[in-house]
Amino acid sequence: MSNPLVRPIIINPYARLFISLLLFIVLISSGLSLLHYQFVKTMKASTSDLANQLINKTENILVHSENTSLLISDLLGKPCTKKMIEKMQNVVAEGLYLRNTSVFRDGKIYCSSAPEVVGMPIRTADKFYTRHILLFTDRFVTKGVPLFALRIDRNNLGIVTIIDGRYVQNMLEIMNNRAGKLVSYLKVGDSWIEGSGEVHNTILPELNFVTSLQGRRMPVNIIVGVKGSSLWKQFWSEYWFVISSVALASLLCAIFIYQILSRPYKTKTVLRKALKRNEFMPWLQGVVDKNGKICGAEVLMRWQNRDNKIISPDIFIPAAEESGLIVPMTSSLLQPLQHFLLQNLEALPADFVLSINISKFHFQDMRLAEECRNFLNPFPEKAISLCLEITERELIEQTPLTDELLKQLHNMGVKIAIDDFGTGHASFNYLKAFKVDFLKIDRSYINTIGTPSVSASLVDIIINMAKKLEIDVVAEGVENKEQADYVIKHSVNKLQGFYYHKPVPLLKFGELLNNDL
Ligand SMILES: Nc1nc2c(ncn2[C@@H]2O[C@H](COP(=O)(O)O[C@H]3[C@@H](O)[C@H](n4cnc5c(=O)[nH]c(N)nc54)O[C@@H]3COP(=O)(O)O)[C@@H](O)[C@H]2O)c(=O)[nH]1
Repeated sequence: MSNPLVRPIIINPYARLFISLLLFIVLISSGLSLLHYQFVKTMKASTSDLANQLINKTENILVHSENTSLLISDLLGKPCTKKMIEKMQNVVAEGLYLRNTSVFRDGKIYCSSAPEVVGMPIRTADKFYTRHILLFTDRFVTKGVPLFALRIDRNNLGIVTIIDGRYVQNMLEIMNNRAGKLVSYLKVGDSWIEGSGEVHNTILPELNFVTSLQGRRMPVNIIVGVKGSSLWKQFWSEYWFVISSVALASLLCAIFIYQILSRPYKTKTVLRKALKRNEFMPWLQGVVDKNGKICGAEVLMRWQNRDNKIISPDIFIPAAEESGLIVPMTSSLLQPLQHFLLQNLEALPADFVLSINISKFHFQDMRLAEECRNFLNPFPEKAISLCLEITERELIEQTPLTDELLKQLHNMGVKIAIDDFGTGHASFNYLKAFKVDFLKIDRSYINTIGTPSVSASLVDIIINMAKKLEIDVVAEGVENKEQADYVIKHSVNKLQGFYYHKPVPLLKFGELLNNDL
């Protein structure tokens, strides 16, 4: 049988595994959620930061270009002279990003810094986003290069300026590279470009953590985000070390908790829990007179644990004494005993003595007198006697407290027995000081009766000594007729042992009492 004092905190290994696994899942998921929250926050901040920079820089390029092209607004409607062409070329040279600038009338260019475009029709205003700006791909001079066209209308006249989109394209590319994981697009109407410079007219690719900013000075849009497919890759590449650490820490925690749950409770905790659950119960072993009739009983504690197993006191009494819990454990027996005896009062023989084992720690506590008083209180006078057994192996030190305790106990008629007599070192003085009423001869001596052992003669010596001291003798551990006859012949009037009765639960002892009537 496994030691009942060694009890893991959680007995079932599957329950331990389940709890540890649950803990692992809770820890890792909360750790990852926190990291993910941090990741999302950082990404949102990054996209917003990049979008702000891009929209500012893009608008600067476009506004600067527009302002430059407005320098020729005074030429509008004037005939296209050499001087005018030179002025337009100067403006283009000064404007950092300009490819060319032209003036048009009734939808046709009539003068330009690039004379080869004179006479060409320009796209109608509704083809321009907000009738003002257009993003398109150059198909003539620098094929594939993105261009912006800025259109300024003055009745049937106007200026159209072509801006080289490579500045914006390069900026998008540089910024994307700098931010690493982010992609950004510049959108004008339905057209958009990215770092590669290709102008698209399709729907924008799906992005995460999108920041979309509308220009305040120009009708353009900057969209920055993270491509959906690379989201988890991104998360891993940014946080792989922290993720691994969180996973490892969660695993270690779960293993640690599994080990904690597998660890046994401290003995004291096991006993305290058992006491709380009222698992300690009194059993009674009958003490008989020389005719074999029950004249008393010894209370012997039993532990009926959660598995309904009856555990012998030999296993738990030493631990109970060591932990000091023996005192409340003994006290817990008194109430059920009192209840039982009151219920069986009629069946109790006259001068019934109930003996209970008291540890030496209990004898250092004045509450013992109070407990005995409360125990005896409801019984009619002389219905029962209470006897406290103290073992000879653990002699009680005589102090003013024990003197006072004994005085109070004697005053209320409580008797004192020295248990296991012969195994310790009780002196005559000790027996006198404690006003001992009974000596219980240890069963190891009774066992020697009928054998040639020297211990057998010790039985006679103890009996004679007790007679001289006028102390009653109880023979313990009587197991056969020979032993019983021997002690009875030597005037021992109280006998206890398996020959007569074994310790039994209260209910069973009640039956014994009634049979004995
Ligand atoms: N402080 C407390 N100690 C207690 C209490 N209850 C019991 N104990 C002590 O535990 C030891 C073992 O007790 P237990 O297993 O109950 O054994 C008792 C009897 O069953 C046994 N006995 C009685 N007759 C015979 C017999 O004929 N043969 C045989 N082999 N054994 C027999 O002896 C034990 C009673 O011993 P004792 O108390 O010395 O009279 C034991 O030391 C108990 O004292 C408790 O509540 N508090």
